[in-house]
Amino acid sequence: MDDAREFDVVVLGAGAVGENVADRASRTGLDVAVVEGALVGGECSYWACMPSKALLRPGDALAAARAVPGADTAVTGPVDVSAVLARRDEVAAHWDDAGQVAWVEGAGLTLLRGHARFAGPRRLVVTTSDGDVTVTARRAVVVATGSVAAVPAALRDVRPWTSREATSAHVVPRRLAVVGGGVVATEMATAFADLGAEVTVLVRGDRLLPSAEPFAGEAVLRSLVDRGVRVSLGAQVTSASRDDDGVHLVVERVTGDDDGVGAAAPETLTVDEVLAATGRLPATEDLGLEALGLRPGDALPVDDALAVRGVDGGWLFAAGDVTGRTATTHQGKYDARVVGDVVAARFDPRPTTDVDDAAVAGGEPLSRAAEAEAGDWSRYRATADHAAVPQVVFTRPQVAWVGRTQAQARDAGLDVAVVGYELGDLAGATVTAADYRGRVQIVVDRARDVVVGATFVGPDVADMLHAATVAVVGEVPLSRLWHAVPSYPTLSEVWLRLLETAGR
Ligand SMILES: Cc1cc2nc3c(=O)[nH]c(=O)nc-3n(C[C@H](O)[C@H](O)[C@H](O)COP(=O)(O)OP(=O)(O)OC[C@H]3O[C@@H](n4cnc5c(N)ncnc54)[C@H](O)[C@@H]3O)c2cc1C
Ligand SMILES: NC(=O)c1ccc[n+]([C@@H]2O[C@H](COP(=O)([O-])OP(=O)(O)OC[C@H]3O[C@@H](n4cnc5c(N)ncnc54)[C@H](O)[C@@H]3O)[C@@H](O)[C@H]2O)c1
Repeated sequence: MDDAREFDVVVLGAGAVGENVADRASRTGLDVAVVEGALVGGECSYWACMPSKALLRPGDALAAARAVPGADTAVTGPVDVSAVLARRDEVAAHWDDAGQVAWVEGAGLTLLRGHARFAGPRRLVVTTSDGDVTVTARRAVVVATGSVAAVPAALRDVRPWTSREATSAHVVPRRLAVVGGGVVATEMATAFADLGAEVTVLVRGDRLLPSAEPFAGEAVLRSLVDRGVRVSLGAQVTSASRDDDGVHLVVERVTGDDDGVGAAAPETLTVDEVLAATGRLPATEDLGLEALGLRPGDALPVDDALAVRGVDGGWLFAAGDVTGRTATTHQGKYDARVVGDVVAARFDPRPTTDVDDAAVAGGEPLSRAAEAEAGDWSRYRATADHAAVPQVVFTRPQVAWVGRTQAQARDAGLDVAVVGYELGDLAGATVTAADYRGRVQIVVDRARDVVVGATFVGPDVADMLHAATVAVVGEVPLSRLWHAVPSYPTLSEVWLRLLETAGR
């Protein structure tokens, strides 16, 4: 390999976000390279979204069949563990990125395999298997290096599982402790309970899914407990050790009283594996940020064009988990589309820039002038990050929300009306399951008569979320939503009931 390479644009990290940035940035003819130190496709494809959902889906399918009289009798046992793990292996492409490499190359991008570190502005050293390569970006660098699991100090010496080991496990531990109460903790507790593990969830706070409306975490907690998972709230692991009997966790109670669900601490809990599901850290520790005057380990703060704040020259951008601004693949890819278009337009190499761009079929053309004047909700600004971020948690029940919670809307100074409806009261629920339980709640900004947040809890609600996202992004007044007629008998008829409850 040459030991010096030059490109117009260099994207660091070929996760879902980096791939999308690189593809879009190349649309005006810029020469784009993407640098990847591990597998092309990143966390989501091999150790996060895809394998975790593959682990969760079989239990979900069984529960759905068991909830329907007539189908329930056909379900005669638990999930087939080895078949579930084999299917997960397929979904994770057997941790082989050949398919995604082919996509990158087919998109006309240059893939550099190696670990990148900044050596100065627009200059990088990429450590490859053939030695170091100096890479210069003539126009821009976009950092999309993602995040890594945060592991609490108390667990560091006992070789805990992170989400990587959980999602790629080939053996189901008999006893699993899950530390954390967020998205990874609730999804993995659900999956490993389905796979037959004895699961204990140790939650430092006083509820599950603290970023969601409280009723969402309560429903997930109830369901986990009903299925034999032990959930201990206000429980903090203060130390841990590992020996031939397993991992011994010392757990102390940090808040509140015994909730009646978990035992009071302090106590020692012995398990075969412990999963640290305690959040993520931006992957900037070993990126040479010091060469730019930035602090290693920090997130890269960005503006709505995804330009990194505090770096001169307008050449450095970032997107995805590394920014601390988004923490999901879908929202990271949205930011990727935005920054890809910003870079393609701002550094457009064509002599005439304000012309229709055949590469962008059917859309408004990429244009330097339009980018320079771009405002909120243009293709060049990630406006939705502030108002309409969707999140689906694939627990049982599923939890899905978008926009502001009731508390966030009030904190933002809005005069809100909160409208809720029990999904079980719908005709659509009656045909879905014998005893369907779920709830939807919308948060309405009274001044503008628009939905600013919505939360869905129940079986099969994941795909219902997008209607709410459209309503929030479109700022559709309730008076107009009234004319959006949901089909009978579906779960989406909840929109009619919510509007009736709101006084229509
Ligand atoms: C268990 C789990 C389940 C999840 N499930 C979902 C889900 O269902 N839906 C959803 O939307 N989100 C989900 N997420 C979140 C989602 O995985 C992340 O938001 C997403 O992967 C972020 O994408 P990214 O491209 O920013 O980073 P990553 O996917 O982490 O990609 C970054 C890439 O950069 C590479 N890299 C890092 N540093 C360097 C360097 N110096 N040089 C070269 N390459 C480098 C890495 O090897 C990696 O391939 C889940 C997360 C976890 C942990
Ligand atoms: N379905 C999905 O879209 C999906 C699934 C999994 C993960 N993700 C994304 O991945 C990100 C990471 O998920 P996560 O669950 O790791 O983070 P999280 O922020 O959702 O939850 C972290 C949990 O760990 C607790 N915690 C933090 N430090 C702790 C400590 N030292 N001791 C004990 N508890 C501690 C927090 O109180 C919280 O309950 C999320 O932001 C999420 O968006 C998405």
